[in-house]
Amino acid sequence: MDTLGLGIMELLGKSLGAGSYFREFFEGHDSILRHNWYPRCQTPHLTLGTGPHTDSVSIAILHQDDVGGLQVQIDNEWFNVSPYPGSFVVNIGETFMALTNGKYKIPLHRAVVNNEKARCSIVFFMNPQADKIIKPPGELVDDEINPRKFPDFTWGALHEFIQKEYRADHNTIHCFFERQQQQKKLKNTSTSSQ
Ligand SMILES: O=C(O)CCC(=O)C(=O)O
Ligand SMILES: [Fe+2]
Repeated sequence: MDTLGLGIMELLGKSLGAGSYFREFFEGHDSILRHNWYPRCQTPHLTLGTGPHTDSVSIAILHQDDVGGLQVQIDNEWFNVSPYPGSFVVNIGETFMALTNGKYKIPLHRAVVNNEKARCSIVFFMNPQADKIIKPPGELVDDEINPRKFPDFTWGALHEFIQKEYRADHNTIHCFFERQQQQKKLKNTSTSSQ
């Protein structure tokens, strides 16, 4: 997974004219493997296996079995991401969106269940080291057409925010920056009143 993840980073960097920036950024990455198991469900229209969310990680490399259930939202409609033998689905997450200065977008996705067959998926979530500053390469930023879309942050701080305060969706990163601003203001007020 290490070789595959870094290889994908190399390709993503090349796709944006940023050379090996992303691959080098993710050397020594801090990643997680998750196994999802969705049992058969007698009332699949009443529930979801995994509700709508985005992956806040950098990229998620997902392998699903042959049952099907992964869906992605495009223009407010849900579309099946059908299993294709021997393939992976690669999802972009918030951290990578910020690293590309918003060039790569984050897909809202979910998993539905069915009443015939249990399903499983395995996801490799590739994250940078927790304290590494997330900052796009110079090639993707300029003052006039491509100003910075997101301030500097660390994956460690975003991860803590998601775990403790907010489930990942399209608003996560904005809520995270708002919270960081509030915390900065509070800190400044308490130091100036000392
Ligand atoms: O099981 C799936 O196909 C989706 C799983 C997923 O989106 C996740 O674990 O973040
Ligand atoms: Fe996901």
